[in-house]
Amino acid sequence: MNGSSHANDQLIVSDDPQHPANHICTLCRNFYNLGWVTGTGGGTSIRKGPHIFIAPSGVQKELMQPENIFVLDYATRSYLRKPPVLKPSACTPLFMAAFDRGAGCCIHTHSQWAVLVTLLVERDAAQNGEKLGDKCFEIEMIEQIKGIPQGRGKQGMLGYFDKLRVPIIENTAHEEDLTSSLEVAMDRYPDTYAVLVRRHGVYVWGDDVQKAKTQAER
Ligand SMILES: CSCCC(=O)C(=O)COP(=O)(O)O
Ligand SMILES: [Zn+2]
Repeated sequence: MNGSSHANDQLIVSDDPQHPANHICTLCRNFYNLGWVTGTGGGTSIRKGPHIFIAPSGVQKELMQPENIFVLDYATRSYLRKPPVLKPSACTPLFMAAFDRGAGCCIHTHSQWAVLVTLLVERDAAQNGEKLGDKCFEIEMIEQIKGIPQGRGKQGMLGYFDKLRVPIIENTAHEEDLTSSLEVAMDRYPDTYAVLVRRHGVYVWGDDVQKAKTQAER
């Protein structure tokens, strides 16, 4: 994807691979190779100080270049940098919900594992005659749990015998319409760092990029 030069390019030009504009492109390339952001689905957003860096909508996320990245001023919610032609990710209001709750990075994937989990929970609920309403994916006694923090503002990680609960929300026709149910789930489960979207994927966030990435990989 080629970008043209325009205002506020200094916000996205850096030799530092950890700069959010570079980092989002690298992460999305890696997520593509994991099968997490196939087609044009999924995306990643990073907060750095007063700025939110956001991938464009409807593009092959593995092909993005730093010049394709949008920059939003967190305080005013106005765009400081808008690449021409492109639109910001439809996930933007969902990413903002994570930033409003202290996240430094939010990752949305269409991981087939995440989708499968939501289908299994749906099937189990149907078999048991239970309503789907407030269903979570629950798991315990699995090593990977030890890499998930206890919760925001809490010290330490979950232990092997702890139960990890990941809320599941229902999918909507348009990504941005997920915002209110994502916010309800985030507030009902304040310790969670992820919300599954039934028949769609997952949102995972963390205090910083490294934590969001490793928590998404669990
Ligand atoms: C075929 S992808 C539909 C939208 C979606 O689920 C998604 O994650 C991608 O949104 P974006 O606007 O970032 O392309
Ligand atoms: Zn999606």
